[in-house]
Amino acid sequence: MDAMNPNLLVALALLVVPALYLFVFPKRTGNPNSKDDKHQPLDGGRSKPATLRSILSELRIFLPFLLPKDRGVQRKLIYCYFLVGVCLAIDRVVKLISPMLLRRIVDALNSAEPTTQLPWVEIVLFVLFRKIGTKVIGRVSSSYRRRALDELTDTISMTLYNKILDQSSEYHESKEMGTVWRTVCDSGTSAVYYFSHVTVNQLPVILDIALGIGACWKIFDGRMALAMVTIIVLYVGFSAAIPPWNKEMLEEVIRLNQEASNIGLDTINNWQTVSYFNRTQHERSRYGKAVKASRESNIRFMRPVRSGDITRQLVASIGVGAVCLLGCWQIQHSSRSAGDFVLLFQFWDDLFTPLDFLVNLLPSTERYLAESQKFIEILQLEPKVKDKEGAAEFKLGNGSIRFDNVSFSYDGKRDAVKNVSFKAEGGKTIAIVGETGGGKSTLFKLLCRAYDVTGGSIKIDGQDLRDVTLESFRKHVSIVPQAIGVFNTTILDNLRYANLEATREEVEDACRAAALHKRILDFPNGYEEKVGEKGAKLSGGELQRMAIARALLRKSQIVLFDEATSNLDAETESRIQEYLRKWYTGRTVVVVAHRLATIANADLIISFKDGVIVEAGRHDELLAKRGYFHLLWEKQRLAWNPPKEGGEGKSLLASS
Ligand SMILES: Nc1ncnc2c1ncn2[C@@H]1O[C@H](COP(=O)(O)OP(=O)(O)OP(=O)(O)O)[C@@H](O)[C@H]1O
Repeated sequence: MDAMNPNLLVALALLVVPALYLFVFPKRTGNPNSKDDKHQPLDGGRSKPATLRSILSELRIFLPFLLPKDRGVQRKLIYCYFLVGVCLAIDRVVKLISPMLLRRIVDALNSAEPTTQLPWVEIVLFVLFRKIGTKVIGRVSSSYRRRALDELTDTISMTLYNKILDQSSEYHESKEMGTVWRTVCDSGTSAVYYFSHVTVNQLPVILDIALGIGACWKIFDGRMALAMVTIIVLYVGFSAAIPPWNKEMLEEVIRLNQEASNIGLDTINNWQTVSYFNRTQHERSRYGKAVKASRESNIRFMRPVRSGDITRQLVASIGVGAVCLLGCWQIQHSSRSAGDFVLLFQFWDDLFTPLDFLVNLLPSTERYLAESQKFIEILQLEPKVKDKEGAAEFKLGNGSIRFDNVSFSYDGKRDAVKNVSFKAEGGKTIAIVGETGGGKSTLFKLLCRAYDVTGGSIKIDGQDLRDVTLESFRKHVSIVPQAIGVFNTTILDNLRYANLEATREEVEDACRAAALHKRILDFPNGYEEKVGEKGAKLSGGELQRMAIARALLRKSQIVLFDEATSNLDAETESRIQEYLRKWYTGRTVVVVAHRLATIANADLIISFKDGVIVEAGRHDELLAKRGYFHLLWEKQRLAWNPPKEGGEGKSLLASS
């Protein structure tokens, strides 16, 4: 060892490590599971590694969150960032000084002249710096980091919440919102935590490396610094040569994991259907299979990742060995002390652990970005129906409606509504009738601008719905949908949702008019009774009456009833209809009805079939025409009063 030249050692390190790489750990090309993996990607398994540029461009989306517009939050965050920055700077100094103190302690103990004097000062300073200093600084830094993270996650949650609320019907009708919300919250929060970890714990390592190498250069010499740089370069080079995360496999892991949790959530949400059809076993096995597929894909994905880790650890150990050997050689052949070796080892140890994280930075960031994809997608969402620039406030008149050649398609292929034109004066009642699936509810959705027309225009009081702000228009419209949505709160809160200022008396009056008041009083807690999830404690008819009461409370000029009384018995229905007829006076009411008897008094009846208007007129006019409406009317009449054997109804039913 004595005769060993330091350059020889460096050269040895340079040779041994690549040799090990070439012969002991043959480089993998492509997917390690290529033989039996049916999910092998088309590019041969080797996914394109993310470049720094591509990652930075995706990360840009997080930037606005770092300093949100809210001044108060901004101030708090700047304060936290500043303190975390100060802690990081102090930590760097502590990391630089403590190995030097350790060297002095070792040298004092290892002195050639025997002494009983303990290096108290160095020991106390070392403990203060290395243990107490690092721990205290670590705690302070992490508490301010935590505060900043809490602010950031709050801002992110609010942004996502607003984004989802702002989306139009097309988005909400096509997504499983429960799953979207859960995935978004999880991935958004974990992404913020990950990126803060990178900023606070990983990026400062670059400074640590520079300081460590500089210190070793000063204490040892340029050869030691060169050896360290060489080993770090080799280590980083090796790490870069190890195939990165296989992007396709990673996407599959995420997809299968989401699929499994979607199945679980969907089953639990539809527990009643599962139970009615006695499908518990079927669901258990479906969920079990999905969980297994998710786990297996994760194992497939992690296999090459783990073997890459082992290779890197081996390279790191060889590097530490080479530097230690070089250090020992230099100490033996110079006036340097044993303390210098301890210092060297300490620096090296401090460098290598975080360096390991650092080389993983790009692939692991790529993984987080892939996991945060849903979250990123939502941040980039734009609602399909939104206010156009310079949209005016809607000015309510008497609520006249005009459809001009309106067409609409949900999917861009099939028209749900085609070239519909009609005019209705304000304050009138318009009924829309027709066969199921004919486009009646679609007309409703267009009327309240849940969707924008794909052709033609809808004008209310002479204003094109696309030219006015949604907010100003919708406050004049109430909708009684086919399926009412309720919150899992009290009956009172659900009713007041339509009009937050409504007094208790007004709520009770609306319920009396909707024939619901007595029924509510029958509940143990009356109006304070919780309705259960999706209104589980209320019957279909009670839910419908609640929707009617809500519309009454809202007191809008334009009211849309979509099959509002279809679940009620004839007596209750006629009681409510009687009240509603008076209430309709002066309001523009659009009613979709299957039971034609309920719309006999409408000012205008529009018969709808396959998305087009077949006939329009008053009840008696349409009956006199003996066309489509007459056919529907007769079918219903006969269904209620079946004909005697061989009667006239037979031919009518047959003609349908
Ligand atoms: N969100 C949607 N996405 C795609 N297609 C849709 C959507 N909603 C309705 N449709 C389709 O549009 C057509 C018209 O549906 P719509 O609900 O307007 O009919 P309807 O006359 O109200 O029927 P019903 O009387 O049964 O309620 C149907 O073919 C339906 O499948």
